[in-house]
Amino acid sequence: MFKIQTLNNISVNGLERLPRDRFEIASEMAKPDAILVRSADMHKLDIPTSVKAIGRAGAGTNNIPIAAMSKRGVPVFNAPGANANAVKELVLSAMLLTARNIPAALDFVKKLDGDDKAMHEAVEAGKKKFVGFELPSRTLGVIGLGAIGVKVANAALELGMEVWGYDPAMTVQNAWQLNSGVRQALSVDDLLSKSQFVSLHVPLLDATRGLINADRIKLMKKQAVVLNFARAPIVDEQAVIEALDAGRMHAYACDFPSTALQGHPRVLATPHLGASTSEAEDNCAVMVADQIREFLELGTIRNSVNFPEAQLPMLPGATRLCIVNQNVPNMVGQISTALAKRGLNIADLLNKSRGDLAYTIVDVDGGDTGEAAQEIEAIPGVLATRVIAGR
Ligand SMILES: NC(=O)c1ccc[n+]([C@@H]2O[C@H](COP(=O)([O-])OP(=O)(O)OC[C@H]3O[C@@H](n4cnc5c(N)ncnc54)[C@H](O)[C@@H]3O)[C@@H](O)[C@H]2O)c1
Ligand SMILES: O=C(O)CC[C@@H](O)C(=O)O
Repeated sequence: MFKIQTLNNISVNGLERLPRDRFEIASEMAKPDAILVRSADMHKLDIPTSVKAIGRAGAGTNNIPIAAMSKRGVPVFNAPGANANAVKELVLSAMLLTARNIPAALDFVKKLDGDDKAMHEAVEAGKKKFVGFELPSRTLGVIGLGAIGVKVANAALELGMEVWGYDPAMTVQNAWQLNSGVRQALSVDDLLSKSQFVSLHVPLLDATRGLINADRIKLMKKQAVVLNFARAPIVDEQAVIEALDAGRMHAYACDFPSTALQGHPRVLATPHLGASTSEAEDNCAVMVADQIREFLELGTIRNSVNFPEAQLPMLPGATRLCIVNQNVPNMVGQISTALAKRGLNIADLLNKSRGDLAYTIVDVDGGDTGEAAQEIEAIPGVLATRVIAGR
């Protein structure tokens, strides 16, 4: 029986992928084998040594101590693309709402009083304050052309906008999805100088913290709108507030309310709603629950942010050893020697690496692998070892 601890509400459709005869699931438990999480901050959490995997039911993993988990040989999984459509739709709404000054207009309507005649007169006299603009021929710059950025860029083209994108590390898979009408900016600064709307779809990293700052806002077209549905610290809030107050920026739309932004008439802030649709919650939970189940039961690695992909069909009757080690020479040699010394035959083997980590799956014909696994675990550079009994 595997024990799965949930740190946030995870969609029932996802949890159902973990059959209760093989998986115990609870929000509080001792010695969990795996943790399922959404946005809970795990950096200050004492993560038990029993944890063999962490599944993030979402895209961003900045709430998880990935480097520390890598040192422990623990894979962290996420759900790439599973909530991308939900975020795209929220970004499109924010673009339309800010272009038409809807937040301020709604506020104006809420404050109307008097009888119908008085209201009608106030509406007709007041509406000139909310004259907006249309999207066709306006320019959108998308920073980060991953699962979300590509969808936002393609949808904006469909709305008739001119779209520029910037991503120095775009994957081939995402490049295949991007409409060829999206133009390539040469740098963040190049993109900003062309854009009236700027939408951010990068992860929070040292390199992206404060990506939009006072100097960069000056490069943007006058009356620009910044859309931040990625992470709060990617934008320097104070710089944005100053630009809004100076009438340099038209609006700031973001998914991350803060005391500094609170109540600002040109800020549209949603309460971290990007992934909050039933479809996205289901997609993320199902994807990550499947990945955690396959890892615990078979050692398979799919969509990990710190481990290489590793999929090896398990041979009937074989015993499987899964070994995480530092990516240094002679590890596979030492592993096979430990098995050979005990007369254990390797029926199949997969060895993959990513950065400083390597992961090996070895299927051994029958036999008792207990002693060999102990010897492997003691090899310098081995970070974690697991034995999965054959079926
Ligand atoms: N508001 C929400 O609820 C919500 C929901 C989903 C994702 N997000 C955030 O959005 C981010 C992006 O999500 P995604 O699913 O598109 O991720 P993704 O991994 O598919 O795409 C991220 C892209 O950013 C690019 N990138 C990285 N650093 C860059 C830089 N300095 N300049 C330009 N591009 C850079 C990468 O090459 C990648 O293509 C997540 O990391 C998360 O923080 C927020
Ligand atoms: O789980 C959520 O609601 C937010 C998820 C989102 O921030 C993500 O990075 O996928």
